[in-house]
Amino acid sequence: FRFRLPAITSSRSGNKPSALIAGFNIGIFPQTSLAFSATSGYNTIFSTINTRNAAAGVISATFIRRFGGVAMRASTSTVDETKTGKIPIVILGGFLGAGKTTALKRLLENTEGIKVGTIVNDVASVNIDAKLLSNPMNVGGSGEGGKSGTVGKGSVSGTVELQNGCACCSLSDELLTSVSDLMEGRDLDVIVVELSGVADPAAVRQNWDQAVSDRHPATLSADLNRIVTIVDSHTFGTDWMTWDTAGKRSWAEEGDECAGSRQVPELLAEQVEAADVVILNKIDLSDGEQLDTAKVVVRSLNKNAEVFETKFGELSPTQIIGNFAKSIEETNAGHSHEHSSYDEHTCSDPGCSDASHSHSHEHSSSVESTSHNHDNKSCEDSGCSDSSHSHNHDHQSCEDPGCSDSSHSHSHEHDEACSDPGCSDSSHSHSHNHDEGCGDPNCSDPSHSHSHDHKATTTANLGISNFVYKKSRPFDPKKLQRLLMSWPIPVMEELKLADLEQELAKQEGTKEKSPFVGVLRSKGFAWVAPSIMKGAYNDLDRHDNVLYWSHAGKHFGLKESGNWWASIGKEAMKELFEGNMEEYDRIIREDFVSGEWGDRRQEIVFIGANLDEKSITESLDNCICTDEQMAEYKQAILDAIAEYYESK
Ligand SMILES: Nc1nc2c(ncn2[C@@H]2O[C@H](COP(=O)(O)OP(=O)(O)OP(=O)(O)O)[C@@H](O)[C@H]2O)c(=O)[nH]1
Repeated sequence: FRFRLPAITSSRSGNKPSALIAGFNIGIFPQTSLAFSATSGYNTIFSTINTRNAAAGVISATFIRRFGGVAMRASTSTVDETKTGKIPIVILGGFLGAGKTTALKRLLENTEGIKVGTIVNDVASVNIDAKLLSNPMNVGGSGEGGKSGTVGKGSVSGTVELQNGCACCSLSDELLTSVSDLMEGRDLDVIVVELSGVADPAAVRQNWDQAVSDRHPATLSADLNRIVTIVDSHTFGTDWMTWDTAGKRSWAEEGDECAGSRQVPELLAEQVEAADVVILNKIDLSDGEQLDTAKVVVRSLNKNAEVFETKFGELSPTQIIGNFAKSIEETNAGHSHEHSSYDEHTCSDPGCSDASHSHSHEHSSSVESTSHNHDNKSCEDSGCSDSSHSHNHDHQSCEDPGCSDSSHSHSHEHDEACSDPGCSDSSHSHSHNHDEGCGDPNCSDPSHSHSHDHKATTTANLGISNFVYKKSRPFDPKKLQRLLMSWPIPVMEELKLADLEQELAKQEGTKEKSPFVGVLRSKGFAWVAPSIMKGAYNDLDRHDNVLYWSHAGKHFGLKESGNWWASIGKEAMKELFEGNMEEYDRIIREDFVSGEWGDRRQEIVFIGANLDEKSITESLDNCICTDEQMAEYKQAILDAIAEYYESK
């Protein structure tokens, strides 16, 4: 690490009087309908949706841009994920070349008769992936067995090619139409949408949720159930440290600003953060350190996702599409419990006595399941002696003195380390002091290994953690800029946790030590005060703008991302949230942090190694506006309101 100028990208629009007026309502200016009509002339509007896998689980809303300004409405965050009888849709995302098509091809070759409809999106004008997948010599081709006749009897049951290369951000209308087309006259078990490598799966989910609340016909018979992100574990560390934008790597068409402007580390982070399942692929190419780094960072970005390790996408269908596909249930109709016949070893009923299938539980390549099974996958049959799966107990260490199962620890030498898996207190160590990896099924601490294949690496000492910085006052732009300019940017070409650990140790106690040195990722919503309060060149429109703070690797971005809800006021919000008042209530309860300024706030998650929460918080607090600055800010708003009315 060296101190270098960070790559700060920021963007802001010019002064927009309509937006300016729309913002003057919270405790300062009593108006309701004015805000609404004024805002409808403004071209950036937003809605909210829960980010289910936000690293810290606390970022409550994501603001998404919508253009047009008139059809302003709130999206639902209450999509019922438990619906049955609908065709499940699985989104398959991941960076360029991570192995999406390879994994999809394997799925299409399934021997279980699972009928997979595929939708393929590529950014290039020639959709290579679609050609690969629909080539009968590659996979089964359309229909039973395909032309080659040697591959899976289920195989591809229809491929729809998305034409719009720039659909990388949202895939909205085209995806919906494609889903409808694909279902037309076909009896599918599952639809898999392979995104382009530069797509953000969370945006696809948000658009789908919007379509659900609009009751789009496609959403009445299909359900977006699962986001699977494939990560190239071999290149993850170098991609995390690259300066590249995605456009530099992809075949993005000229003028495809969407793909071109995405920063690779940020895209990687977003793809992992959005996932229900992360597949660490290409483990044949990764050395132990690369795989460990990818694992630790993935886990720190997304503590809820299932994580599998594999090569060439060698996974069972259930690992990719889940257990919900119709044919899987049908295949197992003879059993009273749900499991895939594809997987030789997936019966999870400890009491099942059906000799026709194996009872070794599904966990071949799962990072979690080899060591600490989530989702009730661990065997709970106390009499079971099958050593191929974990018998982890419920859970700290196993207390059965006779137990010889090495998949869980029997001697946690914790010394003073805290053994509470749910504990988020970063002031003390949570690292499990053992070489065999943590055997706690509930443990979400990525600072130690959960795999038993190899000795724990130095990562055990890194103490990856996260915390949320919250404040209900704006940053002073000049002070914030100074802080960002002093933010140390790693000069390493590849993220290696051992190097990071060394650097942290080296800096410990020195004057140069920056509290930000171990930060791997930070993201959230920022409120920055106007810097010019008076005159023709004022930037008072900042009063309304949400700034999305996103840092990953060497990149830092602070970008306008819609407006604060407070800029339109609660009455207008209620209209937008009609039919979804639960979400309205949540926003008011959680995000409206001050009576005077509404939801304007700082809410930024920091994720990293050996985070010094106190020092980071102090550094950020030093950038917050003082009482005098707040008085000036408030007066400037009041003056602008008065001026507006005088001009009427
Ligand atoms: N060594 C190795 N190569 C792999 C593995 N998985 C995929 N590949 C190769 O990596 C290259 C890219 O794989 P794809 O499946 O096309 O990757 P993709 O994510 O679909 O790529 P884009 O569609 O371009 O984003 C191909 O040459 C694959 O054969 C793996 O686990 N190990």
